Amino acid sequence: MSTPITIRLMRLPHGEGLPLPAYATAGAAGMDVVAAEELVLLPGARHAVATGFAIAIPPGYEVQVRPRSGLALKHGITCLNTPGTIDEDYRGEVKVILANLGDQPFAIARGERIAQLVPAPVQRAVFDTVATLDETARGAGGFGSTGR
Ligand SMILES: O=c1ccn([C@H]2C[C@H](O)[C@@H](COP(=O)(O)OP(=O)(O)OP(=O)(O)O)O2)c(=O)[nH]1
Ligand SMILES: [Mg+2]
Repeated sequence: MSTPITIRLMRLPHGEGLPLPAYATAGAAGMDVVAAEELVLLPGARHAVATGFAIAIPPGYEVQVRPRSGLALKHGITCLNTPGTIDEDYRGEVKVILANLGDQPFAIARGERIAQLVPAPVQRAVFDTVATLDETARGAGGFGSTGR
């Protein structure tokens, strides 16, 4: 495991008293993040759930917002845009876009763990526009071209 990066975090007024995102175990890859609001997510509904904090990620990094597998498997609750991207230059409140793909309403309590945050290095790219591309065995085959 590499040395942790430092992410500046500012609590917002409605986030007062909530636990900060934290690793649940010594080897966890994601920091569990809790809801700063209480809500009921109806089947098929989505909501940008408040976390009560904003962050400043160091240059060259992003933070990914990922679902928790237990919520997904047991209740059909996922992050609709997974993995969500928090840009290094974003200073607004971090939100978790939850969707209920299950068939029952799902109640979320303030302080309940709803997703996990995974910092990751960002590789940027530029395009080199060319007239032809090199040939490969795959060619234009995709979307199941190798079989089911
Ligand atoms: O799950 C998420 C995804 C995004 N964001 C915030 C931080 C991110 O930096 C910003 C923009 O996200 P993204 O680029 O995914 O959304 P967009 O639809 O392209 O919006 P924009 O035009 O603001 O970039 O929204 C969150 O708080 N949670
Ligand atoms: Mg964007």
